[in-house]
Amino acid sequence: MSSCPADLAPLYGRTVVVKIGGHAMTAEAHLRAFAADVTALRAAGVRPVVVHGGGPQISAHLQRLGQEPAFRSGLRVTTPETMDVVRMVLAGQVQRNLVGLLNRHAPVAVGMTGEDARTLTAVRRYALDGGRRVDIGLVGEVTEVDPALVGDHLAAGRIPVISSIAPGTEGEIYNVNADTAAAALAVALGAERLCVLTDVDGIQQNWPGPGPVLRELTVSQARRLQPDLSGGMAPKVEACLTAVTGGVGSAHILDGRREHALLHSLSTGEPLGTRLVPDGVAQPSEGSSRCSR
Ligand SMILES: Nc1ncnc2c1ncn2[C@@H]1O[C@H](COP(=O)(O)OP(=O)(O)O)[C@@H](O)[C@H]1O
Ligand SMILES: CC(=O)N[C@@H](CCC(=O)OP(=O)(O)O)C(=O)O
Repeated sequence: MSSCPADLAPLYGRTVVVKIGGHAMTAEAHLRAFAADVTALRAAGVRPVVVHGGGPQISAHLQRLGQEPAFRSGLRVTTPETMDVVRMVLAGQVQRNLVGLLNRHAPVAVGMTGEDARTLTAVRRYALDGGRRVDIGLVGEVTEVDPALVGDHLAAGRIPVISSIAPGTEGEIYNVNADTAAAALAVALGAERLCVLTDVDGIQQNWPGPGPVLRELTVSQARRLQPDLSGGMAPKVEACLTAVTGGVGSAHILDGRREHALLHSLSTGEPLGTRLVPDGVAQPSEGSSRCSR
């Protein structure tokens, strides 16, 4: 377990959805530190729900099979054959690895996908290219969330670890962007926070040039920023907006490779990454606890 003395009292009994992206999972050491942080949250009485990505891991597997990964507007072009790989890598390799690491601390992590108890339902999502709708195959957009199974796990003290795969209404299975899935779950669960762990310390101004990280954004400011966003940051900001406008207290984009970033952002410690808050809501000034080893 982590030795971080984070003050998590304000989040006692509250649900926190933590999305960990594939780029924050490329080193085993980062994953182990992440598992320790999530376990520390639970030990402090917070109810963590983990949603994971695995884009780079899927791409690596496709390449091993001799297939070149393809993306449109940041979404993977997903043929039925690609979907088999997506499901195998996300719900197999990545989810199993996370569950195993979490269970080393306390045997309470349970893996699932949006298919289980039909937690997520999706419809086909199209990419937009110059205002044109482009068919990208079995890519889904979440239309419904049934939070009952996740709620049962939380009530039993378990840590759900969820892969971003969702069934349609006709038996088809969709590949859902993990940021999008995390936001939909955070809203449906009435979560207090959404934390999106990636490989950058938040939204950088003037990207890809050098620029400061934007530490706090209101919903209106984030919306004004959206047209200038590119790459992986676009779905993250969209997800944070969905969460905060859907009732989640705040959403954070953090560097998941930084030790204790998750605990720092949730405790009353120094602000990290970018925090997105509702318009007109004065954020309580945060205290001074520090995490250190
Ligand atoms: N304004 C920005 N600030 C920081 N990173 C940005 C920005 N715009 C795009 N990015 C890119 O977004 C990436 C994170 O998204 P992504 O690669 O999808 O990560 P993940 O696997 O965690 O979902 C960063 O590594 C960076 O290359
Ligand atoms: C439709 C779509 O693009 N799905 C993503 C799902 C995984 C994901 O979102 O992983 P990260 O969080 O690591 O980016 C993909 O196939 O890569």
